[in-house]
Amino acid sequence: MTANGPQTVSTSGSSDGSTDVGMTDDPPLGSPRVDDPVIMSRDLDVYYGDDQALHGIDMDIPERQVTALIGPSGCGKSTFLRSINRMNDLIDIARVEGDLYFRGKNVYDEDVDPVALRRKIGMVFQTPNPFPKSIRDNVAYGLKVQGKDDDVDEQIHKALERAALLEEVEDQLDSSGLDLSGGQQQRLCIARAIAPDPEVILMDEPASALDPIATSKIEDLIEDLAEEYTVVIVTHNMQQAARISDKTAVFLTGGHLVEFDDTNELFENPESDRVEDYITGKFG
Ligand SMILES: Nc1ncnc2c1ncn2[C@@H]1O[C@H](COP(=O)(O)OP(=O)(O)OP(=O)(O)O)[C@@H](O)[C@H]1O
Repeated sequence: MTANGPQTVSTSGSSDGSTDVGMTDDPPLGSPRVDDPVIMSRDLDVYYGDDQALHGIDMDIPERQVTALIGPSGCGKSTFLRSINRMNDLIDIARVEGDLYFRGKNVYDEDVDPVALRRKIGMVFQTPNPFPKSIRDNVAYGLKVQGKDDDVDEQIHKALERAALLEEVEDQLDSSGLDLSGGQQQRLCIARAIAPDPEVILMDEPASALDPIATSKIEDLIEDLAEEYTVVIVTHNMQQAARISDKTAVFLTGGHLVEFDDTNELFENPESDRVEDYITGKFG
């Protein structure tokens, strides 16, 4: 695949701050054509020791849209999400085979620095996990790590505003992030993830620990963020996927991607009986 695959580009960006794009690959058979895939997986397998968690995943993830990954527990949604920014590298027994392209560069090539990759592809987790630091320092963290500490205050304000949190915390930037409500903490984590200006935000069930009102705020925020970023979200909540995503991927037990389509099409007219059974609640 690599020989005929997309052209090599730097994941840490070119000198003007942009990333070059060399996407020439065809979409997998049976998948809808995506005009601007920012992430493409091809025949991606993931193993934990001898156990195979994902089987031959082909997916084109479009730029500046929300792609939802749904499916029953243990079907590999989080594993796929983590393979996009190589978070699976942190699991000793995890092994990846196949290709995962970000803007045309295979992120598993030897010359890719996973830390640089994660600057471009940020992540928000299920349980809000602010650092035990001030709100200001939480958001500044990624900027400082990257040495982007010019106009830090301005960047902090921008990120908090972008995460729909600024109005609520403007007067308490030096208070601990841990003193915020769960929903606010999750928006703080989103502000922390977007402050270094990534291109893609991965979210692993970002609202599952939140009450309905906080969940609704996060959902609105995700839709807004997709105007600027590519968002990939794992959710157990099919209504949430239907509400906020443009594309939906359904994984089923055993780690197979069974269907990937425009969300409206997939929910209204699923191709496979198994997907129909899943989304109508017959199992899962
Ligand atoms: N760190 C790990 N070590 C060993 N096996 C793992 C690890 N993480 C996941 N697995 C296994 O890989 C498979 C897929 O798990 P994964 O967490 O990706 O599924 P999921 O669809 O996200 O599940 P859930 O919806 O319950 O979070 C499961 O069989 C799981 O037990």
